[in-house]
Amino acid sequence: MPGELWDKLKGSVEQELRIVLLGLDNAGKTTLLTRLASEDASTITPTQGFNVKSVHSHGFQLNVWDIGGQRGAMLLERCFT
Ligand SMILES: Nc1nc2c(ncn2[C@@H]2O[C@H](COP(=O)(O)OP(=O)(O)OP(=O)(O)O)[C@@H](O)[C@H]2O)c(=O)[nH]1
Ligand SMILES: [Mg+2]
Repeated sequence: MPGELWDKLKGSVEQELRIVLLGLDNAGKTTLLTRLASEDASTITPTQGFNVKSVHSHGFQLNVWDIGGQRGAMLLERCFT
């Protein structure tokens, strides 16, 4: 996310945010979260279930739920069948 957007968020939302990352499998959700945490994103495998990670970034504390696309889709399917 560009720096100006983080600046616009400051003062308009809480400093501690809860975020759920949703998207199709293989979309890049875990990569995004790993890069945000300044960790090595070269060995990421498909997320089974979900990850929760707390990241300090751009003056915010972000508590992020990273949901596995494939597993998430299976859970949704079960809800509707
Ligand atoms: N070219 C390109 N590849 C990316 C980018 N972000 C992630 N990838 C690649 O896309 C693949 C899937 O990335 P993940 O972060 O595992 O995707 P995900 O959405 O967490 O997938 P699930 O856990 O299965 O839901 C990996 O091989 C990444 O290296 C990007 O911005 N550009
Ligand atoms: Mg993932």
